[in-house]
Amino acid sequence: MSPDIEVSGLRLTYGEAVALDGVGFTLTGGKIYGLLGRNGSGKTSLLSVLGAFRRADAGTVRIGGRPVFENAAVARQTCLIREAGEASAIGTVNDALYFAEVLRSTWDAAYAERLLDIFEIPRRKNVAALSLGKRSALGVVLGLASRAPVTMFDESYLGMDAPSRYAFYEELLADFMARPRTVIMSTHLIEEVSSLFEEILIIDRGRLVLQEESEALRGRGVSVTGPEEEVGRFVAGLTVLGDKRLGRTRSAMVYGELDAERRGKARAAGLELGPIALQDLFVHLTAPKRPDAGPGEGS
Ligand SMILES: Nc1ncnc2c1ncn2[C@@H]1O[C@H](COP(=O)(O)OP(=O)(O)OP(=O)(O)O)[C@@H](O)[C@H]1O
Repeated sequence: MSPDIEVSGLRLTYGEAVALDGVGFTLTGGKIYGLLGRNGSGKTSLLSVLGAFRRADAGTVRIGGRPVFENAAVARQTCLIREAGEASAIGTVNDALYFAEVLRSTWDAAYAERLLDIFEIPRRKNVAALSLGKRSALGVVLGLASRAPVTMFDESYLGMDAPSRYAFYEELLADFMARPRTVIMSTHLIEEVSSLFEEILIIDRGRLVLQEESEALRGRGVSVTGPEEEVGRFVAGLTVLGDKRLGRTRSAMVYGELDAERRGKARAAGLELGPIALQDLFVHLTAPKRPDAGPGEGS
């Protein structure tokens, strides 16, 4: 059973800088969550508090109903893999695996070995001497093989090439299906991983602006494709996030759901409706607010 995570009123500051400002949410155990936010929005800060690496100035984090901070039994249920390089003081790759095994009752040594082969990580090499991509891949190995009930990856793919990243996503999904647990992954590579996420959280300037199932979030936007003039007429008055044009064909990305009547009108006008990229919605939901910005964003 994966424990639920309950977060309430989290506030974290670094001197004058407010990294988290009243963040609260509940995560049901046993899902893969995507944590999205622009640079400096507070993702690392949030994961650090969830993983008991940092104490918040205010608020609570409960995992399985128990506070996470200074609670070794609860903290051991979590595994936070931070950006590459943090394991560099550990010694060799074999040493890193040894410490992980000592620390975690859920550690799966055979799986770790298999993952080392997949990512072609040399076992005897010093972690500090690994390339950035290999250090990240080692982080991925440590996170996956931890089999921790709450496993968190904080942009753990830094420097990993595309084949390695896709191997990571594939392994994560396969292992998650076999052994469901709670996974939280922060990322900027939204389109690459979005199909993994069952639910998405977006934070912006230290505040949670959205928590929604991926499918529902995708439903918040629609692409409208067809002859330029028809599309122009159809989207007049709607919030258009972006456009693509090929010759006289235009594809406009519209924010907001279209009701049955509008959908009917689109079909009657020979327009094609389709999904829009999560990345575009994300950019829209976290864009710096302009004085003339449209209504209804971010909640
Ligand atoms: N050690 C620190 N000292 C001072 N300010 C910090 C420190 N760590 C983070 N901050 C500030 O806290 C805010 C949140 O930073 P955080 O690293 O959590 O964001 P992030 O979403 O993980 O960013 P990124 O995507 O760039 O990694 C930022 O304004 C950042 O400048």
